[in-house]
Amino acid sequence: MDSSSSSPNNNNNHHASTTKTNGFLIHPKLGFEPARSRSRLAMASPANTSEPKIVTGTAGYILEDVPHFTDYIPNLPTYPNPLQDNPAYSVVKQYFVHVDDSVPQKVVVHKDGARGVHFRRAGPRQKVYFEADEVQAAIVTCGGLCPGLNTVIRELVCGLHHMYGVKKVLGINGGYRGFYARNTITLTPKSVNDIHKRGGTVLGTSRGGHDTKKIVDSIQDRGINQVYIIGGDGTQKGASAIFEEVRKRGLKVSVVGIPKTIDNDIPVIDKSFGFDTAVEEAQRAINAAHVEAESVENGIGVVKLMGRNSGFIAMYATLASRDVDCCLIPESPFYLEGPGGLYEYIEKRLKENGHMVIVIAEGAGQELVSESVQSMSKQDASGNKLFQDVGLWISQKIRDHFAAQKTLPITLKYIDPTYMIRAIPSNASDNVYCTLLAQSAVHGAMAGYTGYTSGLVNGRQTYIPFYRITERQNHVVITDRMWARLLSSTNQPSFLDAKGDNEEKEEEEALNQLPDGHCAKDTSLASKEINSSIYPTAC
Ligand SMILES: Nc1ncnc2c1ncn2[C@@H]1O[C@H](COP(=O)(O)OP(=O)(O)OP(=O)(O)O)[C@@H](O)[C@H]1O
Ligand SMILES: O=P(O)(O)OC[C@H]1O[C@](O)(CO)[C@@H](O)[C@@H]1O
Ligand SMILES: [Mg+2]
Repeated sequence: MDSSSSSPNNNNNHHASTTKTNGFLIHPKLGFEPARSRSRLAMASPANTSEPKIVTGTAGYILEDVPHFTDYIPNLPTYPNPLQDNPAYSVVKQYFVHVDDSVPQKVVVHKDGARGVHFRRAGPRQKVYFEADEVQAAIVTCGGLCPGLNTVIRELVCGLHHMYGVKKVLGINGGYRGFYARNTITLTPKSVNDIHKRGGTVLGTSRGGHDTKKIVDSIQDRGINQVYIIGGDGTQKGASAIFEEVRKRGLKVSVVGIPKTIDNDIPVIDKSFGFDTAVEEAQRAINAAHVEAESVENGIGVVKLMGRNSGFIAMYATLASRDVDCCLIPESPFYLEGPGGLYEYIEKRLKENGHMVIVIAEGAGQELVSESVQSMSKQDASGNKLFQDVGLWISQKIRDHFAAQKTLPITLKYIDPTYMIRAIPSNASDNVYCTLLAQSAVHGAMAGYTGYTSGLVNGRQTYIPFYRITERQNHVVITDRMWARLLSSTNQPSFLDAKGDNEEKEEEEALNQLPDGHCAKDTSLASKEINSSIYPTAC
């Protein structure tokens, strides 16, 4: 046993340069400690509350760091990372992540611009805070399904087992409420061996049922000391609440989030796992709609895709397909009647081309639907607003409009593949992505980090503090170049000049523009937009 260090940053292989370390300053406004003095401060004040850990450096460098056990538990022993004796890894040069490694949120910079926000780089550390026998890990999946859930579960189990010799891994059955209301499932490399070939989650999932105290009681009762929580924006809020309670109770329990959302609405990260698979699967529905539409006179194919508040699947599926004539998303309000409206555009496309395909995200045009259909304003068990079926609604409106007009008889086919695109297994690239996410999550927990979401930022695995993940949702920015690319690919109207409120919207967007053209509301999207290797449709 090596108990020589209680600092997460102690790394005998890679000494941080003194100048650089000294370059760290206490944040002038917030007064957070530099990373190196973290354990000392924690010992002096073990009950300090969980506040953002922000480290500043020269040239406008900011590290938004993640919590560590040593922030609130003094004198913890550390152990050499078993990976150093693992034949597979010991040949890798500089396998352990350098203590000062961080990943910039913004990769496009100006000569004199500030270096900006960074996140801690994920990966194995030389010292770990758990012995293999001591670990009792738990994995839970919450919220809607998403391709790749089983791959993440598999790789967490295998990563813990093969890299760190951890044998005790529990699956929590049926989402958050499973902690206190359901049985657990023992997970071994053997039992999870084939699960990545199946859609869904072998653990089951649910909405609602988050009771922080009961969950943390159950964590304590079961002796769980690493919790891996896979889920979307709601789930990450729940994970953050669990972390705060764990910290309040002074428990040595790593609380780790793994972002999952088919809607791609989680901010900061490049994209969520399963998103590429979903976009690919959506092509099948779009192709079918196109074949149906072009086979008849004035054929219209309507495809509804998922996307509650964010239209990413619809946007990328449209850009990938090139058969789509109109893409409607929640972020871009549209209207039906009059000049520049949808009916006028449909008529024009049918006269030019004889057929057309419309892709609509489930959250698009909800204000129009509620105007004509009595709104139910119901919520699901997690408090998410339940939407009317906009695909059915718009199909009927288009049919009614052209039937009343009598001049252009149309044939419309409506395809709703929404659940089909999220219930399938992940494709090859998502499988690799899930593997890296899971392994990064495990390395962080073993190294004593906690209260973080493991995520890809500009192509690098990072640890992101929960508050950055939960503070807002990621949306398509319609004043961004990606939406312009879509408009130029479909030739659809922008719907921007009809109602007075669009001018207001444009003004608001302009106010949110940072000097370098990134949107203050959505800097992650700006970084996505420039990271064209991740988004194959960028051109
Ligand atoms: N603010 C919150 N605080 C604590 N728990 C929450 C919060 N919001 C949601 N949860 C819990 O997180 C779980 C999942 O939330 P939700 O159903 O919104 O799905 P999600 O994680 O956002 O995934 P997706 O939207 O991709 O399906 C639920 O069990 C819910 O009770
Ligand atoms: O029917 P469920 O399971 O609530 O899921 C539907 C919702 O899940 C999501 O796919 C997010 O996971 C949304 O796009 C959609 O509104
Ligand atoms: Mg959600």
